[in-house]
Amino acid sequence: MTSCTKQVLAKQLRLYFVCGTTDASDLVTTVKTALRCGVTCFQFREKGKDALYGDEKEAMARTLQHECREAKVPFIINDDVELALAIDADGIHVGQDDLPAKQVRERLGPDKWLGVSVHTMEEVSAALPFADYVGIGPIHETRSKLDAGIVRGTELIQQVRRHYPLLPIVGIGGIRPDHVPAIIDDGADGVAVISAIASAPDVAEATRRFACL
Ligand SMILES: C=C1C=NC(C(F)(F)F)=NC1=N
Ligand SMILES: [Mg+2]
Repeated sequence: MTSCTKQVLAKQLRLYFVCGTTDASDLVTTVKTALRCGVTCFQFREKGKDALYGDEKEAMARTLQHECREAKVPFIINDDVELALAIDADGIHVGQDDLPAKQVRERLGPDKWLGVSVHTMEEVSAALPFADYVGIGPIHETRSKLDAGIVRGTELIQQVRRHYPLLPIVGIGGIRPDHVPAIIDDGADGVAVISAIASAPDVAEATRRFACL
């Protein structure tokens, strides 16, 4: 990826909404509202015991993909490489316990986005040849991911930024609007948000509180 496309991608990561049916009571309405109010990237992350699967999951993915296309916002799928390929998603995000980034990149090809969750400098350097961006967290206590791991603040974001000045970085985990300036100052290009938007009584207002930063 050229440094120009890295910069374009980094800007697109500014307000990265990550959501699935178990995070929001009405996922389609929530995503449409968030897209209308300033989200710059969306990830369909369908996890948990009541998560959709099979044809229902694909149908939901296609619906959300349509809304993202209308809003000109990248549509990323979490974990599910086959689904991402089947519906020609804009990219995929994988964690350390998913298919290795090298294999995902081989399946995905060079033109799709690949994001990788990382927790150590070793995981960063392993992801580097294949990933377009890295997700680092949890920065704060999170309710959205039961196996999120230890709360780490922005220590790793700062370290990764020092070693890889151009690598697109998004911070995730328990992020509220008042956290954002420090996360960006410490080297992230953007923040990924789940419950601060998905669980908000007013999704439009909650999204705007992030989007204006
Ligand atoms: C576990 C995750 C960590 N980071 C990200 C992202 F913000 F997109 F980088 N998404 C995830 N699903
Ligand atoms: Mg995963």
